[in-house]
Amino acid sequence: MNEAALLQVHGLSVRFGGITALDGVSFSVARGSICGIIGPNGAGKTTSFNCLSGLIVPQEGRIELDGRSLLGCPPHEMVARGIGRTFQNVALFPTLTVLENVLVGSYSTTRAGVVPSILNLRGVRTEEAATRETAQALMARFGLSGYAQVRAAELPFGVQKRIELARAMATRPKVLLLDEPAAGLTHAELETLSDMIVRIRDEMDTTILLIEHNVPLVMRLCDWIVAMDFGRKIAEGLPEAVRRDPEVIRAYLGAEHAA
Ligand SMILES: Nc1ncnc2c1ncn2[C@@H]1O[C@H](COP(=O)(O)OP(=O)(O)OP(=O)(O)O)[C@@H](O)[C@H]1O
Repeated sequence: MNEAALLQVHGLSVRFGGITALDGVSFSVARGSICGIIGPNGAGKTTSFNCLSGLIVPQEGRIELDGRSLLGCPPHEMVARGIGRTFQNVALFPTLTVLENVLVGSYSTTRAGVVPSILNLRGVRTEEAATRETAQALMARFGLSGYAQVRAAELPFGVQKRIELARAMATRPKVLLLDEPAAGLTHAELETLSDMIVRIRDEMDTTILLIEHNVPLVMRLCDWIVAMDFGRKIAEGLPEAVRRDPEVIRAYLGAEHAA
């Protein structure tokens, strides 16, 4: 395994009955990088993310963060170990306010947790104040301060995506997994989101792994790209090299376009 990498996946295999969703997939994500996973529908991208966030336990393979095995950890333990995540279709608590949604992320890292904080028990109040301060700072960073008391469901999709980002960052991840961050966004929202992703990496000391169908965006944003098809890694490397890779061209455009 690669000693310089923050996150390492080795020989990951997942089968659903007769379907092989992942077939011995290995890749590394360098600390401080933005790494993209691309591939056609059904390539195994989401299944990889589900393994990395503890939603699926692979039948074979290893996952290591900072040299520690994460295999078999349930989702809350993955978060505690430093894996944050956003979802393809935005998974907020629709009836909670923006502040409350971000606080849910923060509580996952406090010693007291959500129930004692809600009950306002003695001894958790100092931690509670610090948690609220962090949530407010995150809302400011992601342009959400003006919406603090607005219910998440009432806000446009582009704003909801930013709330999800703020909530994921409230868990203080070492690695942030972004599942199709650009999906459903307008051109202007996309520009804002791209800037935010770069700033998360540069200013918040967080490594980013993203799945994205918007290939021009991936090429622009990522330092390293892993390309998948039919549950296998078909290429990895610098964006320019992956863009020109015959296997990648074949997977996206069909055999007649490959050199
Ligand atoms: N829970 C499941 N049960 C059965 N098959 C599944 C399950 N989850 C995924 N699959 C199958 O595993 C394969 C990989 O799916 P996956 O969702 O990981 O692909 P993907 O690259 O994320 O695709 P997309 O870009 O469409 O989201 C597909 O053939 C899919 O149908």
